[in-house]
Amino acid sequence: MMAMGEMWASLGSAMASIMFVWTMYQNYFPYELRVQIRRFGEKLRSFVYPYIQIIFPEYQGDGFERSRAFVAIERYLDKNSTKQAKRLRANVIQDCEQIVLSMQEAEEVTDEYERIKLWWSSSKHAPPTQSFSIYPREEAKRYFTLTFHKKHREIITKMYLKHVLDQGKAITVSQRQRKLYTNNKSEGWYGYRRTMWSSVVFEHPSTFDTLAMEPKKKQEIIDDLITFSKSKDYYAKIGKAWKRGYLLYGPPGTGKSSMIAAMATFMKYDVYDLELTSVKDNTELRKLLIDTSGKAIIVIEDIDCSLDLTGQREKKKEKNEDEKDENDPVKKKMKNMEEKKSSQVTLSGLLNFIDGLWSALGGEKLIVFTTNFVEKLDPALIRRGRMDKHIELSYCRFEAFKVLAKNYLDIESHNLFSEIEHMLEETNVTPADVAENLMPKAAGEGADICLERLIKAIEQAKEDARLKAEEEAKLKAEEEERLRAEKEEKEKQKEGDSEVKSSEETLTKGVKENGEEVKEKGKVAS
Ligand SMILES: Nc1ncnc2c1ncn2[C@@H]1O[C@H](COP(=O)(O)OP(=O)(O)OP(=O)(O)O)[C@@H](O)[C@H]1O
Ligand SMILES: [Mg+2]
Repeated sequence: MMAMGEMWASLGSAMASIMFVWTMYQNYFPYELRVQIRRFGEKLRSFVYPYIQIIFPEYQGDGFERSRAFVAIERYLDKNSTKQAKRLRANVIQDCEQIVLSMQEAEEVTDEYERIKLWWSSSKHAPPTQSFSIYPREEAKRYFTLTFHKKHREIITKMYLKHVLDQGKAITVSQRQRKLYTNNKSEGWYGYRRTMWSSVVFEHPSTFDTLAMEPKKKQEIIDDLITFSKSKDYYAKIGKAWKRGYLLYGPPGTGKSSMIAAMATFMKYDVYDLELTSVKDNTELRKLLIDTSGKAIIVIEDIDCSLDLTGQREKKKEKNEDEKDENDPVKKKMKNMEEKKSSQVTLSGLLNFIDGLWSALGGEKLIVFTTNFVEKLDPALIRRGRMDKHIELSYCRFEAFKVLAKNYLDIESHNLFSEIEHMLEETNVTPADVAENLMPKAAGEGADICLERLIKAIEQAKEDARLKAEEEAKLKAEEEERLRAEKEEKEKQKEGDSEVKSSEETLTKGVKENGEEVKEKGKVAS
């Protein structure tokens, strides 16, 4: 019993001596000497401990941005840590409203790559405790440590780390909830909640499966998108920014907006729906572009209506007239309001937006324009290179109808199909109209009723088209008649005018000659 007590006493005094020596060493030993000793200690450690450690801190650079590598590693380890670690931390991802489990500090998980064993651990670097400070307390910094044998240095640093980052990014993308953004008016860009874009979770049911169009054309678009998404290196090689422009054109209700939604879902991209009319000028347009992320579709719908370039030119002409109103305060205020309302985005601003120097930022972007009137657009805007692929979405033909019939009625064939095929070949009906008629309107409505309703609707559309064509032909004939009459009238007037002119000329000539004669006679008489 005594021996035990003595042992504790001597242990205690030994500890006290060590503490004393350590404090003396830290406070009074010359700094240079301490550095030398630490170096020697490290060498000795690496001699007996052949492992290498790499540290991945949570924040990098100026400390504001969360390191992308850290986030990717967190996601990558997620799958291992939930199986191995005993204490997990639940993070709600801001943009996802989804829970991600990661290992708690001081936990360790193992991983294997090409039969090499590695260890990942999570740690926290606590800030020095401050008794009192006017500044907010610094937060603890988390970091991951990767440990592996030094003989695998090459393979781990060159291949394994890339594998981890790629996998992590892929998991992030697949778990990410996509967003639909729309631009705010610039008055809302400043102050407490500075946001150029407002967003909601993007949930649109349209996919390439539900999109009714010719299968060959659809496949071509899908292949184009896949090629684009895999061409990062290729674009870098040819020196082009990694983006692609699509122009979707066609009559209303042919699926342009549905195709954009399908593209976004297929590519797992965010959608930035840009409302050009609320963009004040080209600088604002550029700022908006810079504020978009990668993996995004930037959409400008109805481009022909959004940017009234001819209107803007006319406005310039009106300017001179407006100068007169400067002195009238009411008119001046009205004019200011008008100016505020109208967008000053110009064609060149828009062209710059698409392929100027700024457009290369962020990478992996699709720019999509839609229009009902492709012929109205300026050729510079839609030339290849800006709008790389022009896709026409047109009226519903039989191939597209079959997709709709399958989606809406779950049928692939029916005895009314051949009749519908024939009718669709000669009548222009939009997919939106076909879809509307195929949708059951009451419980128990089967395929027969829906298809018959569609046939009636196509017949009606055909009749409407015939009447419209007749009406148009009538109007055209009337217009031609009016023009012809006008022309005739003008010619008649011209003829009349020239007759009057010639008689006037003879008259003046006669008067002149008479005058001359009188003069001559006068001369002779005198
Ligand atoms: N090709 C299509 N495939 C499937 N559904 C379609 C198709 N085209 C139109 N629709 C249906 O019609 C509705 C309207 O289509 P959408 O909004 O895509 O037309 P749009 O071409 O964008 O028209 P607009 O030019 O007026 O904007 C969609 O909600 C969809 O249900
Ligand atoms: Mg649309």
